[in-house]
Amino acid sequence: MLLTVKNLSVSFGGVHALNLSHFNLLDRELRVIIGPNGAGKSTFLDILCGKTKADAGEVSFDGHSVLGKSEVHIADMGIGRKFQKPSVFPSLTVYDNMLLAFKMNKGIFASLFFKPSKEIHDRIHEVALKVGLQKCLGKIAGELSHGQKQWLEIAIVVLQDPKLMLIDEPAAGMSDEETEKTGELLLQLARQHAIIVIEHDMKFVEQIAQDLVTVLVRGKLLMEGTFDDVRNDQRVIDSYLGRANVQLENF
Ligand SMILES: Nc1ncnc2c1ncn2[C@@H]1O[C@H](COP(=O)(O)OP(=O)(O)OP(=O)(O)O)[C@@H](O)[C@H]1O
Repeated sequence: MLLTVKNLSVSFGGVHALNLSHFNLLDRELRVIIGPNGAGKSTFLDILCGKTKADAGEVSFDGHSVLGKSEVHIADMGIGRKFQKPSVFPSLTVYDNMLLAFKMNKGIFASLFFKPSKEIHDRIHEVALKVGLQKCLGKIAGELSHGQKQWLEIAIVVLQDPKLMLIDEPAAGMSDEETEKTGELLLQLARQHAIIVIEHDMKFVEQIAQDLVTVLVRGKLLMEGTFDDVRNDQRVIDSYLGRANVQLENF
């Protein structure tokens, strides 16, 4: 097991945001987490990457405890996070954004003496090819389409070569074509990395849910199962799929 979570809880001002009895993830598993707004999905990823401190529980990643560690330490352990909000530098080229990500990974001190080597250049090209941005390396990031910006964000996480990637709503705001490409990209990345994806778009979930889907409701685990198990579960329909916020077009 790559990730094992037990009795993980966190409250904000007395309100339970997360009360997760258990969650297990295999190496190179692609897990989708769904659930209504406020279910605790982002909070869960925030705890896994060290952005939010848990009140109680256990999180073991690759045999090491995660809770109490800093974000930098957790990134070094092999957990990479892509947030929903874009965080690329719009005035830099795609290449320079990726180069900067490389420098940041190496730490501020090392980056002062950092010279791009052929190895780094090759790695940037390799990752750009993977995410479909090989022809855009010289382009200013601010001029990319919304989908391309998201792929650049994913590329920046891939550059860290994390064992586990945490990805928050990658398809939000994308065209149908971009969404489908993103799904293909995630399925391809799952051959080398474990991935946890939070998503509301059920058509996209259907495309990428080759393994288990986890349903959270009000901070708790409602159920885990295949896409079809989840789609046909009356509790999931009542608490989530029947609601207006779920993107069910063409579904
Ligand atoms: N920093 C915070 N301070 C106070 N309350 C918070 C904080 N972060 C999350 N919450 C609360 O915790 C609960 C879980 O929120 P969270 O954002 O994890 O849900 P979510 O499932 O990701 O929802 P969405 O689908 O809308 O993104 C909500 O009630 C939210 O208001």
